Amino acid sequence: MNIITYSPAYTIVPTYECFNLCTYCNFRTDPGKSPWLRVAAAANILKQLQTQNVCEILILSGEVHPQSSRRSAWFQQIYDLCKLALTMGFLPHTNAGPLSFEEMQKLKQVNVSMGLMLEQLTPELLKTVHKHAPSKLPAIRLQQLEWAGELQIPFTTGLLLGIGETENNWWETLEAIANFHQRYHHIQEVILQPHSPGNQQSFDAPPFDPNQLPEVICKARQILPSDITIQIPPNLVKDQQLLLACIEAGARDLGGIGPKDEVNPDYPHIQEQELREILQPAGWELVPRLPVYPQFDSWLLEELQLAVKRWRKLTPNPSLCQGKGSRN
Ligand SMILES: O=c1nc2n(C[C@H](O)[C@H](O)[C@H](O)CO)c3cc(O)ccc3cc-2c(=O)[nH]1
Ligand SMILES: C[C@H]1O[C@@H](n2cnc3c(N)ncnc32)[C@H](O)[C@@H]1O
Ligand code: MET
Ligand code: SF4
Repeated sequence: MNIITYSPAYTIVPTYECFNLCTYCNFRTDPGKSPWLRVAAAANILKQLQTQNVCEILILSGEVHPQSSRRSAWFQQIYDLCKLALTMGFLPHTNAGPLSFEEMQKLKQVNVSMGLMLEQLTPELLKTVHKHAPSKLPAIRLQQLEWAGELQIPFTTGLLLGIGETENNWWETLEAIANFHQRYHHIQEVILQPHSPGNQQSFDAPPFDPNQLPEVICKARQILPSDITIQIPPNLVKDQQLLLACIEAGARDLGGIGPKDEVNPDYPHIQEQELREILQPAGWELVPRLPVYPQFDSWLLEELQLAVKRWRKLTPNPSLCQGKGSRN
């Protein structure tokens, strides 16, 4: 049977506050306007998850300005939450926006993988959706890909589709990812994320036309090296036939699935059983995976390798354990 993977995940949000104002965002609040998640409160949440088949803790955060006096407390908070999740038996994956080299180096010690979307590399968007979002400077995002490679951090990146870019911009952004991967071999997956309007955003544009997705996936499959998996979010690709068309086109992973999509709260995740029922008649088996792909296990620090080994024993799946079969 052909395999489609997903990661049983729960999202922890250190803070919704963000100094950027991406106009498509439905996540952020203004700086100082929402309390940070306390480690004790996170411990209570995680305790309840210990019996619920959750492996990945996705740490997804709004950002404090790199030059702000609150930056180090913000960073420490994220580090502490990762450490807590790890200690409680989960595998953390952090996406907290651009980090300094030293911050990345520290988070490598408490994450099995990390991520940052490139969105789109075209500078044109700095005049529109990213006009007040300094973190979305293409050069800053590319630098993160390079540092993740230098530090041997298994990395997730991707494109946000339908925010005012051109088709050529898609191929340019995908080619940039392919180039970094050829240098460092560190990209585990690329998310092709259709812009999906929510009720908080100010960007007044239609959703990305889902019928275009299979074509983008197909071309992405040609541009990206074959050891990078293409991920699509099933809650943003509503139509069942379209989801299958995306898979036929080359998508092989459905990302982190949990009780709430914090980025797109207006689009509830389709739960595992329902996904299984869509996929199985078409010949696809839905299989859970860890937030780190097997070919990267040896890059992890010893403590993390041990945690990963425990999970691989718990979910024995020969095709995934050997690092093959999850992406063909
Ligand atoms: O539920 C979501 N998970 C998101 N994830 C989670 C992701 O699916 C998993 O954490 C990875 O596949 C690792 O297992 C992201 C991870 C990244 O590194 C970068 C961007 C995203 C975006 C989302 C998202 O919009 N919604
Ligand atoms: C965490 C990631 O979520 C994506 N993201 C942010 N806002 C939206 C939206 N309205 N629709 C789809 N994806 C979004 C961005 O690509 C960001 O980097
Ligand atoms: C909702 S976005 C969360 C991650 C980070 N702020 C980014 O945009 O990259
Ligand atoms: S998308 Fe990320 S960087 Fe942009 S405003 Fe939202 S939380 Fe901040």
